[in-house]
Amino acid sequence: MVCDAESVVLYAFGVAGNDAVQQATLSACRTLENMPGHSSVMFHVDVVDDTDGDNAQPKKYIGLRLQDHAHQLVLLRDCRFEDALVDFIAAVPFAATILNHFITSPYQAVNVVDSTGKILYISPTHERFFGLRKGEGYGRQAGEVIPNSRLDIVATTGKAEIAQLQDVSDGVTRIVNRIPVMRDGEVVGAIGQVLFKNSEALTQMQRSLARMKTQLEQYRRELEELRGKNEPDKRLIGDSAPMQRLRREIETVAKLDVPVLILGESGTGKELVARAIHAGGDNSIGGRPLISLNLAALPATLLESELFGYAPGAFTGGRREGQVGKLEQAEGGTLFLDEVADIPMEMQVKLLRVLEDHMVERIGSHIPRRIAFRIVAATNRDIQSLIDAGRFRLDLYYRLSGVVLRIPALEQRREEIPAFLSHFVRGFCKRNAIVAPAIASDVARYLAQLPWPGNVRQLRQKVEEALVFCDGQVLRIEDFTREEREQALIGAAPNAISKSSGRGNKGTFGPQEGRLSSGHTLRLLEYEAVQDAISHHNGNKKQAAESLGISRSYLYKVLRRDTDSQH
Ligand SMILES: Nc1ncnc2c1ncn2[C@@H]1O[C@H](COP(=O)(O)OP(=O)(O)OP(=O)(O)O)[C@@H](O)[C@H]1O
Repeated sequence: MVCDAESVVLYAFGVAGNDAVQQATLSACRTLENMPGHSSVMFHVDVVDDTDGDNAQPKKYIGLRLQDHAHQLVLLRDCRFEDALVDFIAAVPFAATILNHFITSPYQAVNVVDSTGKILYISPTHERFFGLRKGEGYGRQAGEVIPNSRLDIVATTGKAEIAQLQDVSDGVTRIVNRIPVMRDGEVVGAIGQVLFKNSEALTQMQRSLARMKTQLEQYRRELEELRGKNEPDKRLIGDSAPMQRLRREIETVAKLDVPVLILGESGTGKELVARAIHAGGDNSIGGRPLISLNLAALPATLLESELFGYAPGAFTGGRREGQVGKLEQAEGGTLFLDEVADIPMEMQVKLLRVLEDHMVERIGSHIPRRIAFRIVAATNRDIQSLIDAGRFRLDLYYRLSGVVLRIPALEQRREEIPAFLSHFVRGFCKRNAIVAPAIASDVARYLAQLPWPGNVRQLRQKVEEALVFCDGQVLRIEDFTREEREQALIGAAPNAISKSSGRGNKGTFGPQEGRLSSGHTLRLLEYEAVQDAISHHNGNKKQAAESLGISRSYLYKVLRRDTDSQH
């Protein structure tokens, strides 16, 4: 084939299509004529433009040549900023074959969506798998074409999801990667890769990990229950006006058959509220179960078997005798769904359905059973914004939120801190069979002025830690500041550290006691500035970060750093 100007249509993107470019492209095409094989070829062109004078530098373009029997279409792109791709194409004569392999490999399917989740491309392997004609899926929403697709979510959040298990069709589970595509700091789309290889090993691993997580959760709860048995007061502590109102609400809803959604920051006591609702319900059914399931961090397929259970032989790698799901375990009692906002999108429909008709069918059994249970759910996430972002179904929210109970953050009920202090001191000492120390009169005031981003949980940890190091007679402010003082000592005199070493061994700090290292002081100042800004903006962290001229993620880092250092 003769390659002349008439047979080549040149499209140049971001390239001045002048003569020099045209000539260089044509000569590249002529060279390519001699290459056997593919009808489409990628190549790179270096063009020296004479009109740029003596100092003209060659400009690099990337070219894609597509041809049929009569025409050639050459797409050119200025690729100054795409050096890795140019280098790859320049160095590897069969670069196009490699790219082609990635797209057409029978072992993996590739899908590409734009930032709105609309399909731009589905590889032939995947088209065949779904019985689609070539190009049939293009321009449609990913979820319409690919069951359980989360590519639209990844294209919205910009968060990659690697090595996830996905139900690609009935009973077929595959390993998928979903990767956002960024350009100039913006998410412009997402790529999905589905591995058409045996995913059983990974499924089994995830399954046993999930079982271990569930067991761990169960032991944690049993431990808390055992602790609770020894605690003088098992009820919710706190008598501030918002807590009194919350108690009245709990009493009312406990007797009603309505789903309850508990909202509140982490550590505010949502699980305790769920227990109180359960305990305050109809007592005629003795020993009603309270079954809890944490919905965060479990992929949809595993969550489904946790919730619904499975019949014997339903999975390779599953228990031979099958498994009773949490829904059945909760029969006659309460199912507490913790972190409910984290439930994967594809499980939301299944949960919705079971909340509507209470019919439960174990995976692989096809025999539905009606199960009576009450549902209590909780989250510390901003569920409204998840609904707005299309990540939480509105119909499921309505199903879960017959009544919404809000637990205020500890900072909004600081007056309860003295009650919490003596409650946690009593509980800790009783559990550990030690005599409770007196509490110095200024301790409660000291604790009440500290920030508590981790809420009551953080306060409890702080009190219990201080008890470990107190002298056994009196609990003092110094028992709460041990770590800061040690850090100050490390900063001031590295060789002169004399660590306190537990109950009965206090007062080992030297003359530098109370001095802070400059790094530590700076961190404290930074932390205080962040706290001030947050309270100045009524808890709005976005506005607080803007007013300080820092990013929101840095603001969280400062807050976390403090929480971490307190733990
Ligand atoms: N009002 C309260 N009275 C007594 N203890 C409380 C109260 N609120 C919280 N706690 C204690 O604080 C800790 C955290 O409580 P809980 O686990 O209920 O918080 P949560 O809101 O469910 O947290 P997360 O959102 O992180 O799961 C527990 O040890 C609990 O006993």
